[in-house]
Amino acid sequence: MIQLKNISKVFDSEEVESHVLTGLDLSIHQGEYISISGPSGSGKSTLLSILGLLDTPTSGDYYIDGVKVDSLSMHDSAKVRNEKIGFIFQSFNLIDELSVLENVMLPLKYNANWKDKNAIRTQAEECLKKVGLEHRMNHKPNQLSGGQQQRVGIARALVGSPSVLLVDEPTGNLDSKSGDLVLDVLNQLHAEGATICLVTHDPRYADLAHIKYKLSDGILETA
Ligand SMILES: Nc1ncnc2c1ncn2[C@@H]1O[C@H](COP(=O)(O)OP(=O)(O)OP(=O)(O)O)[C@@H](O)[C@H]1O
Repeated sequence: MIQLKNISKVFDSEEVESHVLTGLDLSIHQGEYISISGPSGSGKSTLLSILGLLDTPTSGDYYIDGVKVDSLSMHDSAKVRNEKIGFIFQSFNLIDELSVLENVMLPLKYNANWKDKNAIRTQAEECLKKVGLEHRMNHKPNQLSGGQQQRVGIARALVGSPSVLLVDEPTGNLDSKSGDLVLDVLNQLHAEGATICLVTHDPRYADLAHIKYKLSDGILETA
């Protein structure tokens, strides 16, 4: 379970102080599918960076599975990030020199809970099956369509069995048909028990989530 309590974020530069998030509370329970939408500049990426432990809040508390994670050292936050959080980005961020299978195996090579190479391989193969790409495992990412690359990104996010999938505009680089397919995969994963936090501009996709929030001027409201 993910819990943000009274989170604020202020960016302080020499000339201006920007209050981007103000007193934000958010709980994501296991198995929930939530969406966060909002206009450009409303703080969606900032919120996602805090949720993903890529940035720290100026004040407030953040708990993952009951553990306070808002003020961990870089080393500890990297460990929590690797074990508890799966990221799916707009730009797929795959490594072109590695095969599809190797891309999906990669996060487990840095995960202390996974030491056995065969087990890592089997887990990565399972995740590629879940996204319907078992027949493309030995391809390189640039031999796949955009939609297929995004599904590899989803398999890579799933491989460590994270507590939550943080999904940032997953269809931004895709045509609508491939985008719809990617969203179908997310729906399927949710049906199988995944916890999903989707950030999107697209109201059509935001509506697919079961709990919908709107972020406006740093304030989160139920949509
Ligand atoms: N490192 C930073 N320093 C100063 N201000 C920042 C920084 N990062 C973000 N901001 C400001 O915070 C506000 C929210 O930005 P953020 O990127 O979170 O919005 P967003 O909702 O994700 O926008 P978009 O949909 O366009 O990506 C903006 O006004 C932005 O200028």
